[in-house]
Amino acid sequence: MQSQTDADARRSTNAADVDGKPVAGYQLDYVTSSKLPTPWATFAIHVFVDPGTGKEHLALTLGDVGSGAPVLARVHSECLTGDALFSQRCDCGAQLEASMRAIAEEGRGAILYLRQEGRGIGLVNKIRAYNLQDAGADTVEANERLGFPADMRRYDLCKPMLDHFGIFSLRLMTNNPRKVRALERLGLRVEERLPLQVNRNAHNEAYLSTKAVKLGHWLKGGQ
Ligand SMILES: Nc1nc2c(ncn2[C@@H]2O[C@H](COP(=O)(O)OP(=O)(O)OP(=O)(O)O)[C@@H](O)[C@H]2O)c(=O)[nH]1
Repeated sequence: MQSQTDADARRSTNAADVDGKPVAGYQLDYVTSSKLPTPWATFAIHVFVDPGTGKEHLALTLGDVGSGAPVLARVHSECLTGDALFSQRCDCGAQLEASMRAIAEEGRGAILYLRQEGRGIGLVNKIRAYNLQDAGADTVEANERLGFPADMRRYDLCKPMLDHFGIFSLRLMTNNPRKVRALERLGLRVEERLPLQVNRNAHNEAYLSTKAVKLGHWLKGGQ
């Protein structure tokens, strides 16, 4: 029997803007904000809810992000294992920390924390994918063996979040060309793309190489 997570993930394949094409009027409801002290700076944390799925998405901001000047920004997809549990299988936690540090140093910036765990397949399926990777599959093959595309994320939900803050121009910290294209298709200006290569290690070496070769990520020494 399929779990709820499988059903949700497959449903969102159909609805998903897989190539980052804007879907008119993606709606997210802004709910509330508070201070979020961190080791690097006291950010403001903001919560948005997708009325269609009930999913909560978060944003962190620092400084006056709505002033018009390009905003140092990170669009980060949820990775519970990397962001919260210190997993070395990926570079996610280190990227999140590096981007928070960079924004703190600059005194101004924004992080969109999108709840698209496992490149959109959800936590249960990501662990299933890890199980297949333990047995030799790469990160793309593992998704495909589970019946999912390599990457099911959508980025059109960034638009209502960025509109809320009055942000239309970004200096984006990413190695993912698809993310840059998706944001540009939404009418956002990516003034600069800043590489975010951190924490390459023995555990994530093969994963990062696969991202470079099969998913087209800009990663030095990626092959
Ligand atoms: N399915 C699957 N998802 C993974 C795996 N490793 C990490 N992830 C997920 O991949 C996503 C990574 O998100 P981002 O940090 O935005 O990464 P990205 O697309 O590599 O782009 P940049 O980090 O901006 O270069 C998160 O949703 C993680 O949960 C894996 O082996 N399989």
